[in-house]
Amino acid sequence: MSYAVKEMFLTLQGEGVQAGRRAVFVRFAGCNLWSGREQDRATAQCRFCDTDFVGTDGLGGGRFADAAALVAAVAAFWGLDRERRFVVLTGGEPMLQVDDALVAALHAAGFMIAIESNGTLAAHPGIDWVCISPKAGTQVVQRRGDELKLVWPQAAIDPVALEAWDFANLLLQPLDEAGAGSAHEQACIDLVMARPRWRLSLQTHKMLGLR
Ligand SMILES: C[S@@+](CC[C@H](N)C(=O)[O-])C[C@H]1O[C@@H](n2cnc3c(N)ncnc32)[C@H](O)[C@@H]1O
Ligand SMILES: Nc1nc2[nH]cc(C(=O)O)c2c(=O)[nH]1
Ligand code: SF4
Ligand SMILES: [Mg+2]
Repeated sequence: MSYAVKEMFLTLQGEGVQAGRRAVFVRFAGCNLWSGREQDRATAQCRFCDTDFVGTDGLGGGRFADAAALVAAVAAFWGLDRERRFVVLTGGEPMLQVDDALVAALHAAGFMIAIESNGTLAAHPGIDWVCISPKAGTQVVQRRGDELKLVWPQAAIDPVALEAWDFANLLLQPLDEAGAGSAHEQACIDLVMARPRWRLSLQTHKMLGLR
C-alpha cells in the first residue's frame, strides 16, 4: 500500500507521558472526523483541531510508494544512531493508513512506535505506545492503551466514565482555543485536584516554539 503523508519532522514529543523525548513525527494526511477544510469545521465531528493535515505538501511530506520507502525517510530524519529510536505516528488520523507492513518495517529498523489516534478505529496491535484522544459524540472502539489524553473542556464527555476504560495513564490536555485565556488550563487543574487519577498534559512544543 502507498502512504499519504502531510509532513515529517524530527522534534521532541511535546505532549503526554513521553513529553520531552526525541522523536520523528509522521503526520498522515486525512482524518475521518473532519475534512480539514475550514468551511466544514462547524459541522465536523471534531471541531477544535489545531492541525493542518490536508494533502502531502508539507515539509518532509509526500506520497510514499511502500513501507520501505516511508521507513527509509523516517530513519533519515532520525540519523544513523540506532539507540532509543522513537517514531510518533499522527495525523490526521493515522489508523486510516497504518498497516502490518509499516509496523513490521519500523520495528525492523529498530523504532519504538507510538501512535496518536482518536480511537474510532482499532489501533494496530503491534504499536508499542498507544495514545487515544476521545472526541465528544464519537464511538471510541479503542478503549485500552498506554495513555488516554482527553482534551478538556469538552461538552458531553464525562471524564469519570472514562476512568473505567483500560488505560495505564489518564491525562487532561487544555483545549487550545483562541480567546480562552487561562480558563482551559484552570479547568484541567481543577479536575486533576478533584480526580487524582488524572494528570496535566501541556503542549510543551507550542511553548518552546518547536514543531
Ligand atoms: C491533531 S491530533 C492527530 C491524532 C488523532 N487524530 C487524534 O485526534 O488523536 C493530535 C493530538 O492533538 C490534540 N489536539 C487537537 N487539537 C487540539 C487543541 N485545539 N487543543 C489541544 N489539543 C488538541 C488531539 O486531541 C490529539 O491528542
Ligand atoms: N512536538 C510535537 N509534539 C506532538 N505531540 C503530538 C502532536 C500531534 O500533533 O499529534 C505533536 C506535534 O505536532 N508536535
Ligand atoms: S480527530 Fe484528530 S486530526 Fe482529526 S480533526 Fe480531530 S484532532 Fe484533528
Ligand atoms: Mg499537534
